[in-house]
Amino acid sequence: MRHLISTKDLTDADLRALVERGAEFSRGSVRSGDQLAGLVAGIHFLKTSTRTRTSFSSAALRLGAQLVSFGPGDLQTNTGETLEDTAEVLSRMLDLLVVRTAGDPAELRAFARQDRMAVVNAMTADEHPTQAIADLTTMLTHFGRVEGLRVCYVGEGNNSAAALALTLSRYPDVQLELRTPPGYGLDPGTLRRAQHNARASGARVSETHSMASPPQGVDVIYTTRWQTTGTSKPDPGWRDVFAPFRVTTALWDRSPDAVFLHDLPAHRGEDVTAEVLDGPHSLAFDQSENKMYAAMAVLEWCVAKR
Ligand SMILES: NC(=O)NCCC[C@H](N)C(=O)O
Repeated sequence: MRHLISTKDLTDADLRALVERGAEFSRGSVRSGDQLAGLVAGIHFLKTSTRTRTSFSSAALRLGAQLVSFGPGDLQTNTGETLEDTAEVLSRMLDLLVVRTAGDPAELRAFARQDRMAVVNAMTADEHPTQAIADLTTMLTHFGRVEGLRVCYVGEGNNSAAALALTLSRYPDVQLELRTPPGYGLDPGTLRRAQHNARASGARVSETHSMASPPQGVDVIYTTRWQTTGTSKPDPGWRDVFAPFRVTTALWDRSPDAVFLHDLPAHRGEDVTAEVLDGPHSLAFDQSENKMYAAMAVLEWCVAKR
């Protein structure tokens, strides 16, 4: 049994194995069936979710597990029971727990203090590890490799951006260029860590706060919605700050072969134009389907005998 709380906890071999397994499920080259037969998975979400909650629920069911689902008002944590006590009790009854908390990564670590039930981070404020596994699965299935890809991430340096930077930076010759609005960049510690990873792997990670000279010759253009879960923007002029970071077809002039990725939900006309999201370059909905294949890979990995 092992937890997946942060991509930082994964070895390079673990990360590659999860992405490759996700791609195997995505291609249909491995059958889902009884990999989790006899196990019971819990799904506990304190925040809204369409893709992550459904992908893990469907993945667990497709692999033969039974499912118990808890909404934000269900557990006694609402009446003051500690997260540790809650996790200890659940661990006597469940084999896995997929959790989206209020955002603080310490809450996930509290759930993971017991060692009977595998805990999966379904998004915290700082990182969205299973999103990155789905993103890399999408790149691997489309390009046949992750190594050497040139990726431009445009938008707020949020949890999805952090997980993407922390994982892509571990693949040789990847070039990751982050274009984040001024004041809404990647957490500096996360950027330093991604650049540290990149030095070891031979990747390159850079961040700039301008779209003045658009990216050129990239393989992937990735964006995210402007309103990240659980955050607010104190600056009343924030929309003007974000406007140049909207993904439009103009970006394809300099990268005609690039594919478009989005962690979704999208807001057409805000973070991305309808022309791009619904156009021929877009893999955004394949990417959302890959969340289910990545979830299958993650659930299998969490309970694998070692
Ligand atoms: N794919 C997802 O999990 N989408 C929901 C969250 C998107 C974004 N990273 C957010 O924090 O709002």
